[in-house]
Formats: sequence, structure tokens, C-alpha cells
Amino acid sequence: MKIGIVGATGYGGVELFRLLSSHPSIQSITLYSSSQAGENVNEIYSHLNTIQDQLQPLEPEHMKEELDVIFLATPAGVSSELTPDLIGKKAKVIDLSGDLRLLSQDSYKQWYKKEAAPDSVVQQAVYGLPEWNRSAIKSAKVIANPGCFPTAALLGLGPLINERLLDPSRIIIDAKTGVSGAGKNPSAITHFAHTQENLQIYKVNQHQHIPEIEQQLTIWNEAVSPVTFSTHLIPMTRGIMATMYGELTKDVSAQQLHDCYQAYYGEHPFIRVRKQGQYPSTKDVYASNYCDMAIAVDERTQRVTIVSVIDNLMKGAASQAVQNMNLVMGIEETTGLLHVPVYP
Ligand SMILES: NC(=O)C1=CN([C@@H]2O[C@H](COP(=O)(O)OP(=O)(O)OC[C@H]3O[C@@H](n4cnc5c(N)ncnc54)[C@H](OP(=O)(O)O)[C@@H]3O)[C@@H](O)[C@H]2O)C=CC1
Ligand SMILES: CC(=O)N[C@@H](CCC(=O)OP(=O)(O)O)C(=O)O
Repeated sequence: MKIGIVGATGYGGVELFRLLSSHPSIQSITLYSSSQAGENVNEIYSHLNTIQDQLQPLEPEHMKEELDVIFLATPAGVSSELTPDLIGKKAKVIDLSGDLRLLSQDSYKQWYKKEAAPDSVVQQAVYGLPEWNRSAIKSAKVIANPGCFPTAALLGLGPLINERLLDPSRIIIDAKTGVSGAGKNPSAITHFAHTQENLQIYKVNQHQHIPEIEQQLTIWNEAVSPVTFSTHLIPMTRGIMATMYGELTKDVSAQQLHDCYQAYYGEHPFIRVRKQGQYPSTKDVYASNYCDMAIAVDERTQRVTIVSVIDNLMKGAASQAVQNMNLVMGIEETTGLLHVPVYP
């Protein structure tokens, strides 16, 4: 397969390169840059010291004929403009940004404060959450790779929402992320001196992932009302922990809930449901495509706590995109992704 990575100089792009460069089905990888075409990638990233690939300028007409898969690891507002020019007979497009995830253009404009992609493109895009959307992904032309927080939250909530075991009007998602989630360009908020030994809540009730989470929860159960979703920045490089709270609609035991999660995810190799009483931490999934989760019930309050951890750059972005590539190209889903997490 011939692969193109747009936004190759960013964190998501460089992580895609790392994964794809050892993927057994890949014949070539072309790296595209809108700002540094002509430069060698090893001049930008010293950890790629021995890689001799020159960054290429974007040429959509050529790319859509020559490449089998094009990854767009670009900021919001780019793929909405670029994707229409890349859709052709050959190339499959996998977009890591939020541009193609929301079915409603009005919702995109409201939350992203940008012009939405053309409706025809948005309607073609399949939401790339493989554990829940595998068959649609397999026949997609365009894949909207989920956001990092929605991946952690939706994987954690999916079984309970689908089984109608959670009160759909009272869902709370409390999430924490590492700093690489903000991409490679530092800001006053992500600056080392401000971030280290600090804990910050941000985008309170305004996070652009709120409509994405609600959209999928509502597809699963149309009774779901707006959720409370909070995000916090933690002084670590990678990782997301999403802790979800809700109220049970039925009197079910912790064992029954655990069995429900095992039944949903038993055949999904990247979801690891913990034994009762054991809880995952972000290091358990560091640099891997795993999502580890656990569920607990407080018998005094009948409230349930679900905790779900991912690596934001991996299952939250690049490795999930490779999982989607495998599915859409008819390759075994786990190819190139089964390495164990990096520890410590
Ligand atoms: N970081 C994360 O954990 C996650 C990120 N995402 C999403 O994935 C996308 C990439 O994120 P990330 O890699 O972190 O971001 P970065 O900011 O690290 O990199 C984005 C890259 O996009 C390229 N770019 C910028 N402007 C343009 C443009 N106008 N046209 C084409 N390319 C452009 C730049 O490369 P160049 O100048 O070389 O073209 C830049 O290196 C974003 O939409 C992000 O929201 C999703 C899930 C998780
Ligand atoms: C730490 C940090 O800032 N994280 C980003 C992650 C979102 C992201 O990656 O953007 P899209 O999924 O919308 O493309 C944020 O919370 O906005």
C-alpha cells in the first residue's frame, strides 16, 4: 500500500509515521507539509535522525490517484477544505481532526467556530470507532477518526448506554489529559513553567468534544440528554483518563455489570476490561492502542463509576487511525498494533 501523511510534522503525523514505518503491508510513505516542504524530516525531528524522507508539497490531484490511503493529521478547518479534493476513485481518506465527525454543520460551526465541511463530504464520512462501527468502516471511502476524549468516554459508556442500564439524563464525564493533546505548538496554557506541578480545568462547558460525545450517545439511545463533560490538563506528556458517573436504571450487581462489559468487548483485542476491584492508570496503555477500563457500583448510592484510559496520541489519534486503515483496506485489524505498552 502507498500511504500519504498530511500534517506529518505534527505530533499526530509523526506518530502515524512511527507506526506505519514498521507496518508489514506498507510499501511507501510520503510525508506532506504545508509549511516546510523541501526540508528533510530529520531536520525537524532529531529522533528521526536516520530517516532521509523529504517533506512534499500538497498536490491533491496527484495524491488521490497515486495513494491508497491519505491520513490528514491537520488542525480543524483544514480537512473540511482539503477532503473534497482528495475524494476520487482510489484513495481512502482518514481524517484525524474534528472536521468530519459532526453530522450537523450548524453544530460544527457552533462548537469549532469555523466553516463546516460540505454536507456531501460530512454525510460520506464514517465515524471511525472500530469497536462499535466495524462493518461501516470496512466499506468507507472517508473515515472521521474520533476525538481523543470521545474515544475514551464512548468506549467506557457504550455497553451501559446500549443496554439502557444508565439514566440517560444524568451522565457526567470527568476527563484528564496529558499535554501532547494540544499538539506541538506550545501556548501560555501548555508552557512547561505553567503546566508542571499544576492542575488546570479548561474549556468548561465549551469543549468541542461535547457534541461529538452526545451525537454518538444519542445514536445508541435517543433518550440521552446533554452531558456534563469537564477536561483537565495534567503535567504529563501522554494519556487520558475519563471517569464517568451515572445512575443505574435497574438493580444490577457489580458482577452483572462486569459480565456485560466482557460480553461487549470480549472479542475486541484492544479493549481490556479489568477484573472487579482493579483500576487502570494511564501508564498501563502508554504508547499503545489499548483502552483499559473498569466499572464499579456504589451500593449505597446506586451510582456507577466507569474509568477508561487511553494514550491520546495512539488510541486517541494515530493508532486508532491505523486500526481504521487496516479495516478499510481489508487487512487484519490488529496488524502493526499489537506491541505491548511502553513501561515505565
Ligand atoms: N494531539 C492529540 O492527542 C490529538 C490530536 N487530534 C487532532 O489531530 C489533528 C493533528 O493534531 P496534532 O498532530 O496534535 O497537531 P499539531 O499541531 O502537532 O500538528 C498539526 C500539523 O498540521 C499541519 N498544518 C497546519 N496548518 C495546516 C494547513 N493550513 N494545511 C495543511 N497542514 C497544516 C502542520 O504541519 P505543516 O506545517 O508541516 O503542514 C502541523 O504540524 C488535529 O486536528 C487535532 O485536533 C485528535 C486526537 C488527539
Ligand atoms: C490538551 C488539549 O488541549 N487537548 C485538546 C484535544 C482535542 C483535539 O485533539 O482536538 P480535536 O479532537 O477536536 O481534533 C483539547 O482538549 O482541545
